[in-house]
Amino acid sequence: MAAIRTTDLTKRYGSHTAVSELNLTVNAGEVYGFLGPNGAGKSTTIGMLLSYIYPTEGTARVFGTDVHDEPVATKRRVGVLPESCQLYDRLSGRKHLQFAIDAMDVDDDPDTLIDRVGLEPDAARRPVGEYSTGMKQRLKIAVTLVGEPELLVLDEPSSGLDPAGIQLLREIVLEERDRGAAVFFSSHILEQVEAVCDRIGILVDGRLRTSGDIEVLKSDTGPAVELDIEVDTLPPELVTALESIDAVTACAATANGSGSSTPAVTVSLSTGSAKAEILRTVEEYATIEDFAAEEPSLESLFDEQVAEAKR
Ligand SMILES: Nc1ncnc2c1ncn2[C@@H]1O[C@H](COP(=O)(O)OP(=O)(O)OP(=O)(O)O)[C@@H](O)[C@H]1O
Repeated sequence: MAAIRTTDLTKRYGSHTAVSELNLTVNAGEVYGFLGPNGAGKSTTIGMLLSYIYPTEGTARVFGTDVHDEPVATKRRVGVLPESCQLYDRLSGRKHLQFAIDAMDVDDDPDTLIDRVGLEPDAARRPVGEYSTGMKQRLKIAVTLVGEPELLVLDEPSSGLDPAGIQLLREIVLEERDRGAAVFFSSHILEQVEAVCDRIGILVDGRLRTSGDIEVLKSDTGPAVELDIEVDTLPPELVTALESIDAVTACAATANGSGSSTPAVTVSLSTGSAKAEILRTVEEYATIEDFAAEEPSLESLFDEQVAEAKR
């Protein structure tokens, strides 16, 4: 059974459609990256998944149950890290955790959770009012993990974390996935999404523009590799030889490469494994002065989807 399944989920505010006919599925044991530019409708979607925003049309199901029919029962199965969440300055981190453990009526050990998110035991006993932004975020992550939720909904989870904290978050997300939890990971930071997510969806102006396996989506955006090779000379036979290689999908020669006075040849490949063969072939006809290889990135996929939506 899917951890999350939305069907034609729609939210309108007056004449403005914040989320439009959203159909997405997130399975147990996977990390789903939910991406979109500012104002795309990510928070509104999360609000509908967590039942604090009522959809105008469509349904949001968590583990098969409509979240608006049984909000309390579904919330028990979900750990939520909201973008903004209230902590109490006078309460220690440890007390926050104990409070969450008691509220959920589970027997988690607060010290294990404190250790897991890298908070010092002494710091965990100090009032949260004395915490840095990163320490607060670590505490919020610990609270999210209470009760081993079957679904984690993480909204900008790396907010305020330093590089070590980001690395730790990545490890925790992957551990949770390996434990069998589904993770819904909403973020603007594409590098972090790419590091942990199995599948992604890109939302623009309330519409899901694309959804699927990251590698498959990236390969759909263009050639597997584009090689830009600067050479000392550019005989026509070089281009003919390159075009005869199976993996070459396009080949263009320019007298002056990348703005310099050096001739260059740009070769698009259907597979990265042909790179060495291309370089060897070029060397039969010319001396390579410099070269660069460009592979499709999540950033180029994201930019393309946003640009297409705005056309
Ligand atoms: N309560 C509301 N009333 C009217 N419009 C709203 C309301 N909440 C959100 N919107 C609008 O709906 C759209 C989607 O907003 P939402 O906050 O879901 O986007 P987001 O993808 O989370 O953005 P960000 O990345 O900036 O947090 C925006 O145009 C926003 O102005």
